[in-house]
Amino acid sequence: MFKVLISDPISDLGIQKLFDASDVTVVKETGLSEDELVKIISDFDALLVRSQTKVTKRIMEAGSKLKVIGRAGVGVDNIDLEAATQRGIIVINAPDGNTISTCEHTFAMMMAVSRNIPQGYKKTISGEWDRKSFVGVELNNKVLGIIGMGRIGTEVAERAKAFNMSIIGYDPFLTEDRAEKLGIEKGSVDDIAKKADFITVHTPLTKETRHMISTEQFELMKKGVRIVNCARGGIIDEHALIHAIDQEIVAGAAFDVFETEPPQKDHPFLNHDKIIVTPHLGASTREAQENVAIDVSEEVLNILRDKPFKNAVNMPHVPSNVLRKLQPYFSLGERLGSFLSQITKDSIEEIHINFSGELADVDTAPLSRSIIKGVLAQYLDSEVNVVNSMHLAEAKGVKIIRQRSSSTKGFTNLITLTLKTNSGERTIAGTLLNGYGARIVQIDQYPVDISPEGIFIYISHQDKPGAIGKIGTLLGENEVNIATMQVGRKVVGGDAVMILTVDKQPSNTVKKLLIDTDGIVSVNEIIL
Ligand SMILES: NC(=O)c1ccc[n+]([C@@H]2O[C@H](COP(=O)([O-])OP(=O)(O)OC[C@H]3O[C@@H](n4cnc5c(N)ncnc54)[C@H](O)[C@@H]3O)[C@@H](O)[C@H]2O)c1
Ligand SMILES: O=C(O)[C@H](O)COP(=O)(O)O
Repeated sequence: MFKVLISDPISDLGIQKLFDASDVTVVKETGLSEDELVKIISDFDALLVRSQTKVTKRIMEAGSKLKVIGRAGVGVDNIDLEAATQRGIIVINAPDGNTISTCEHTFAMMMAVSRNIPQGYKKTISGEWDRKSFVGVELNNKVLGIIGMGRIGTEVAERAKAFNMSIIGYDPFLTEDRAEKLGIEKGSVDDIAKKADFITVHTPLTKETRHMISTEQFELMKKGVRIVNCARGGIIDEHALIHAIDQEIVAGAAFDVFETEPPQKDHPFLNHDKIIVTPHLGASTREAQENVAIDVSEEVLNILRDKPFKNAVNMPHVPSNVLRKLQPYFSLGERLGSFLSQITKDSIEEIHINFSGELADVDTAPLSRSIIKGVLAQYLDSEVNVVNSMHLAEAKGVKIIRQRSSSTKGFTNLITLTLKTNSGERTIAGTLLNGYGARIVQIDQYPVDISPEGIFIYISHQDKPGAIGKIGTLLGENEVNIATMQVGRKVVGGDAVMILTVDKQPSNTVKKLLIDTDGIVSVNEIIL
């Protein structure tokens, strides 16, 4: 008999399958502290949560029988995924069930902020009949900027068209082709900042998206813009938003999520007359809660019964003989993917992986997943892992081509990764050198020899006398110490690249100085 613990409020109707299962006992205990969970978790084979229960390493260590953690919702930021993976606990989520609810909440917030509904309600019930203070704006004929064109962002775009809004979307995976099919314009964050009357964000919170809307972006915005965040607190810089309202750039904001939840009583958004708030209600509809609970219950039953399942956000499963051969390559593969994705600026349309040498006769599917995880991680962060990376790439319309070849360019093994975009392609190759470990040996057409670890500055420049000196001096003057430097060029005086390993991240000011240096074409920072 399997025991399942439900530690957050999850729809009873949705989990009926679990109650009905003859091989399962369900225990519902919500609002438990970490200590309380640690005490009881050893009895359970499965744990079902929403976002309130923080599933820590300590809880997992105490859960000696724990086989699966089910998240009835999308975000798994409340679950220590690394600890789960290390302990072989499968973590699954229910990514589709609350899309519509959150999209509709976004609209509710957008309309409420455009028509001052909460403010008007508050005053009316206080006995005042004030028809002057709450003049709003229409959505009709306005420009809506959507940052994050995944499940929710796409549904928001569909509905915005019915309001006669024109839409600019930004997502690293949004191709011209898809934008055209959706009837929207593809733009950058800056384009959105400059043109939009309403801006809504629908990305996960990652190191890339944290504060992606901050002072710099607010300064580009049209006066009177309205901002909506029903995704994750922290994507929009809360302090910068208050400042932008004070400067009369932002006319109103609607937030369902906060950098810290629940927000402190003195949080500047609470009781601000231009900001309306809800307590993380995006997914809180009867339908969404039933959907996510059904999805997660079915998956938990499959896992407990050793049946196939989908939506795992962790847990690589590789036969041990294959694992032994591939183990040394996983980290190299992921780092190659991450490096190349960080220097590839356009939407990725195709991922091409070639294995050669001693890798040509092994089942490299698990290794491909690691490489693709590396490629996607900067966009999807903890949502992508070696179990779901291939599926996520394909779901985003990215074509994956895997090949084997005998040509090793003199190495005993070689992984060559190419990312194709609508504007061209970028290539990286890496190998494991006996006695020296992992090495990047090629970037685009340039042969290099780089250990894939640390902070890099990748500079494309014109091959001119003094170029290297100028960069060295600039970094030195700004206390960025260069640990290693590689240079490559096609022809004398032509295009050239410089790859520096540095001891600390260059500040934005230093990066700007580099970009403004004569002869520099582009500057990318890469962190591995
Ligand atoms: N308020 C709520 O109750 C609630 C409910 C459901 C989901 N959410 C949150 O909403 C967010 C979106 O959910 P979803 O189901 O649409 O996820 P999704 O994975 O389908 O979409 C997220 C999109 O963001 C894109 N993205 C990642 N990094 C980006 C970047 N730097 N710039 C622009 N786009 C980037 C991804 O490519 C992806 O297409 C998640 O954070 C989720 O946790 C909140
Ligand atoms: O990531 C999610 O699915 C949403 O933020 C909903 O979270 P909740 O289940 O705690 O409402």
